[in-house]
Amino acid sequence: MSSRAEGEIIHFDNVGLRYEHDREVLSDLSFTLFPGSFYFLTGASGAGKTTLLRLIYLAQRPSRGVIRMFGKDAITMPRSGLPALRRRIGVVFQDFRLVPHLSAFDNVALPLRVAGFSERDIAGPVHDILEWVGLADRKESRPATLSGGEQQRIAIARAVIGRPDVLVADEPTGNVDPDMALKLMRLFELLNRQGTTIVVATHDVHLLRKVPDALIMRLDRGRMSDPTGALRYPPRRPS
Ligand SMILES: Nc1ncnc2c1ncn2[C@@H]1O[C@H](COP(=O)(O)OP(=O)(O)OP(=O)(O)O)[C@@H](O)[C@H]1O
Repeated sequence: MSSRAEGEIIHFDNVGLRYEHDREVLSDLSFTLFPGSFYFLTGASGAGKTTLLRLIYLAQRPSRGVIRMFGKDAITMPRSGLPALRRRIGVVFQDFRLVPHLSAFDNVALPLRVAGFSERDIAGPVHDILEWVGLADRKESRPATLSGGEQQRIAIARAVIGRPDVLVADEPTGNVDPDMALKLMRLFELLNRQGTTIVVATHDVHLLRKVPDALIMRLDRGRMSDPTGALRYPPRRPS
């Protein structure tokens, strides 16, 4: 592996994607994401943000091109290798996607239970992370009894309980008020300072100003614009 590959976390080379026989919704995407950086993915509705995130968290395969994740070719690797890569990526959605019949605690514990951790090893980390998102006192609550902001904080706790290298968030502030949107951004910034690479898709331009150190990827009808070239070279780590 080249030293360049070691310094990258996600690399796209000439990636294109079309659904069925339609036109390409993503075209000629070539960029590199570097560890420890904070990225915003912006673009108008329909530009392809959700589709690009789905490629990044390996829920979708491209129609062409190369995608390298953590130095491994994610396109040619056997399917059996994908779960290990996916475990290194946490995902947060606009609509939270919590399991409705599970408590906040059980939602957050879910990834650890699926990974086979014992109950003894689960309780401490889940409690700590619920405390970190400010919801330790709501651990018995079902999602329907929580506000949108509270549900999103539970979803973030669930996404990061397995300590992923990358956190991907698709319009995470779309269903919360502006104050809560800021609080969620502060959580993402804290995670970023601890070394997690963050990728947040949003069409909210006000949000971009809230994280001055973030790098901005812009999609325009499926093509990436990178006027400053920030995506091609290792950016400086936020201080
Ligand atoms: N499953 C699908 N089948 C066919 N076309 C799709 C599918 N999903 C998305 N598209 C199309 O791909 C294009 C990009 O959609 P995508 O949801 O990625 O954009 P977006 O930038 O996330 O939009 P928004 O901000 O409105 O969520 C759109 O033209 C959309 O209609």
